[in-house]
Amino acid sequence: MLINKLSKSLRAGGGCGGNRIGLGKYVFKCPKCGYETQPEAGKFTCPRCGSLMEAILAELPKDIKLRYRRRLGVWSYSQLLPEPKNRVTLNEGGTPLIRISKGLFGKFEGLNPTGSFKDRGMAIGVSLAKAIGVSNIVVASTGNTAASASAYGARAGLRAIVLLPSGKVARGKLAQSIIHGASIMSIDGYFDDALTEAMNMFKAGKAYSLNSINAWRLEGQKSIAYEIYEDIKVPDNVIVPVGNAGNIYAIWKGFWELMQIGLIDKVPRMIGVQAEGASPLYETWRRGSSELIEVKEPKTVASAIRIGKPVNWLKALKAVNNSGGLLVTVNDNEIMIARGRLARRGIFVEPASASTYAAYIKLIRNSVISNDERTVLVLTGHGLKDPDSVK
Ligand SMILES: Cc1ncc(COP(=O)(O)O)c(C=O)c1O
Ligand SMILES: N[C@@H](CCOP(=O)(O)O)C(=O)O
Repeated sequence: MLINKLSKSLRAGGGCGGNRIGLGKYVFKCPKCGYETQPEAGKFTCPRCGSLMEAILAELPKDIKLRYRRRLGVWSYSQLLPEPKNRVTLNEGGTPLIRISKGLFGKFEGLNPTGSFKDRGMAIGVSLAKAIGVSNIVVASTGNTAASASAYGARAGLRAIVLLPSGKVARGKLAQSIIHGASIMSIDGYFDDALTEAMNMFKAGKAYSLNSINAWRLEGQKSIAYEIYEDIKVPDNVIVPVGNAGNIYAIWKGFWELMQIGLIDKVPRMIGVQAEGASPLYETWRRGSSELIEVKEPKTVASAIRIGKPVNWLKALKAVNNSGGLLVTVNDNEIMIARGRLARRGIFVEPASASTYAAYIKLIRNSVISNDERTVLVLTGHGLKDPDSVK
């Protein structure tokens, strides 16, 4: 049998006292209906309207000094994170902010331990999984979340179950899940179908979900904003590729917290990029729809953002709207040209990450942003993960 040990806490619906596992400084707030409640480690939806809850720090420390330390990884920012007793880390984070051209910087997340930004959140999520005593973790994935869950699961002695859309995962990413010893299930269909299956396992109490429905994982990802702040304070624009839509929200939340603390006086414009063939959030934003406009069969060369039903769509729209930001689409040809241009400046990223540079080129051309402004591209994943996309 695939799953041999069910967690009692998950069977009980994830009800684990927040304080006991280091969540005491948080409240859960629904971004849709405003309902507030005590946070839990393993329950993420609003009991009133079913939306994904936001994890909000009830009180922000006033005298904080942000300083990344390699030895601590993402836990360098523990004052602003959950504080479980035992921390899992692979010394994630601390990625370089590389100057690309006048006013333009790339935050190279490909230099995380498994080659993508997912590691920042996985450190937090897997630590909490340990704290509540589960033995199985589960993710659906286009590849990077699986690679990260597999590595951090191995680090923590947990079994990682990864559900991958059949034939749609880049070779390097698949190799990572295999070598870290994950239980791999191949799902017919798209990432969105795999996520439905993974959520069924989570809801049945068979494994703890570490997809971005997990608010604690997103807490780790907000450290991207803290590190950008450490390097250059507040840029004018941050451009982020959008798939399941958690990361753009997490980065905005990081800056928003710094503003509440009083370290900065504005947040950057959050600019989300989607591929033309996989642009549910862009369409929802463009048409001002109050419901997500799903894409049934998403298509793009950028497999990491080939997602038709982003679960964090509401949170992502909040980030874009509250920052005066926008969404933009780029086509596959523009993505591959942009990737080549980055590579010829010495930076090798996977196609999804290159969509940010393609968007920058388009937005400069259309005078939406200027090179007198400071813009950060979040280069989410390393190019070595997807060697077959190099022709
Ligand atoms: C390399 C890469 N870039 C971007 C994304 C999109 O991030 P999000 O799903 O948080 O929108 C993903 C996967 O989610 C990814 O793996
Ligand atoms: N691109 C992602 C898709 C899953 O996103 P998640 O943030 O919900 O884990 C991946 O790498 O699998």
